[in-house]
Amino acid sequence: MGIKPQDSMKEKETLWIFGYGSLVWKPGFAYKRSKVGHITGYKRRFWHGDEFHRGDKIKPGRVATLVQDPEACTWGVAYEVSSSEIEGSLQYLHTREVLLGGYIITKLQFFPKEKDQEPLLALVYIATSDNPMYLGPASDTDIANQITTCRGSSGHNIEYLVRLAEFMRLCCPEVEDEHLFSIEATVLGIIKLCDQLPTCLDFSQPAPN
Ligand SMILES: N[C@@H](CCC(=O)N[C@@H](CS)C(=O)NCC(=O)O)C(=O)O
Repeated sequence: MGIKPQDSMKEKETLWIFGYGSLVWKPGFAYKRSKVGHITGYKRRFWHGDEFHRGDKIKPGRVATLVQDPEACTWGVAYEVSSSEIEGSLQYLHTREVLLGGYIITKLQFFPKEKDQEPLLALVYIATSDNPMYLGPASDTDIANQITTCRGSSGHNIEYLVRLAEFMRLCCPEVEDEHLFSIEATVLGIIKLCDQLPTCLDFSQPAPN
């Protein structure tokens, strides 16, 4: 009962993992290749609270999750993890996404951007509305105000937002993500206003006549 040559030639099972939030710019695990593309039936919303990475228990940050919407699709990155890295990657993501982030795992069909490439099944981490850290819908202004004032162990909540928006501009320039870009524009407006605050509130100068 020897090993048949084709056994050693058999392509070992790989695993695809789809990211649509911080995973698009900070996967944190080893992968052999990645593809930009989208999943269908879900929209990306900043409706999930984060008390660790981008916020704390007093001021939870707001991060991305997926919300079911049959008309919608969400763009991100799918990463192919080789068989030897699967266990380590899933352990890492279990801590980062599930234990610290409150996400659960599901599997969705991923459609690569390149038209000549076949769809593939990918693991996806989603925070559903029954999750204790779920914050749910809010106006873009309220979400922007919250993001502007939160930071956690991984950094400021603004970084999370802007890096995701940068990814979309760079890799999916043809995609209009109104929710993401509206919140980003509002945050940048708040920052600009704050930058101007010191001058207009500078009491060292005599009051205008
Ligand atoms: N599951 C989404 C969102 C992942 C996400 O943003 N998770 C947060 C946990 S709440 C995280 O890992 N943050 C790390 C960071 O903000 O640097 C994805 O596929 O990208």
